[in-house]
Amino acid sequence: MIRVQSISKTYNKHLAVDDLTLQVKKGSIYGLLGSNGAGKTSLLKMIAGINRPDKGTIEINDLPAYENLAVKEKVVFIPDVIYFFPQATVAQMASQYEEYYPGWSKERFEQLSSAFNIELNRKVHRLSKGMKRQVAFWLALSAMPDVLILDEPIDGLDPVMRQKVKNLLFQDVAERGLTVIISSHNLREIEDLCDHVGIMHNGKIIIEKEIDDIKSDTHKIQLALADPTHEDHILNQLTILHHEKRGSVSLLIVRGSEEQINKIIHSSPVLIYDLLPLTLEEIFIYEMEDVGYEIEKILL
Ligand SMILES: Nc1ncnc2c1ncn2[C@@H]1O[C@H](COP(=O)(O)OP(=O)(O)OP(=O)(O)O)[C@@H](O)[C@H]1O
Repeated sequence: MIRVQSISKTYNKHLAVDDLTLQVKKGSIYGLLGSNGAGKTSLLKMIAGINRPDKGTIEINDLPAYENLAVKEKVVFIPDVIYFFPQATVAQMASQYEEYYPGWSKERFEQLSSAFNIELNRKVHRLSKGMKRQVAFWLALSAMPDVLILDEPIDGLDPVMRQKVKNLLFQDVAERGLTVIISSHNLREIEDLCDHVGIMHNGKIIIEKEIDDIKSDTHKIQLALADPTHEDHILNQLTILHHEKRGSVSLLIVRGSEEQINKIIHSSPVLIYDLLPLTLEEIFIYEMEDVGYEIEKILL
């Protein structure tokens, strides 16, 4: 369990993280999105115990995160710019990890070699950017951490490797209760990976959602009533995030359960009524509009 309580961080009078509170449950995957400079890396470095917040508290498994060896042994952070020891081979980096992480599993490391397929005697600094990321995942997963903190980790991987890494993460989450917090610029990329998503802007989380909830709670509707004069009465009963008119058909984004919405709509005869699924991106666009932000200015 990651528990972040009212933390702030200022660099040279610039407020990078602003009174932010966040919880990530054990065995879940939290996706952190936001524009350049939103404060994602600053937040992740504090959760990883590398930087100390100016105020507020961060606990991992009920222990304070900052410079705490008992926590660090259980947490792996893959930063956006990955550091490996100069001249070290993959095997030598693995030995370093083995020394540092008590949970290191040689068996897991060997088993994952078929997934990553990089020779152990290759010098890591000579590998391509994507291959370095693969090595970082290989080492991280073999360290068997309780918490994995990933700063834009997937972006440099090719599509096949992305899928492999996602599957490996799912496996560890399901089998060992691994907790993952992952930052990205790409809503679509993390849509199928995370069970919670938060969008950061100017040091704050401006909107946070549990994916299963939002998918069952927000719907796209196409509607044309047999008697258009009933429309206002019907629409007034719905919680509408967005409304567009295309000829006689209304396109609506509506919040509420499918059952509730069906009941309201069917109180008047319909000519056209379709309830369509929304992508996570669409949901955020309308939800952020609702709280006064334009997602295009922040994410797309
Ligand atoms: N060590 C530092 N010294 C001074 N300012 C910093 C430092 N680290 C971060 N900042 C500032 O804090 C703000 C947040 O930066 P941060 O790297 O956390 O954003 P980010 O959301 O990760 O951005 P990106 O998506 O571009 O990686 C920025 O204005 C940045 O310039």
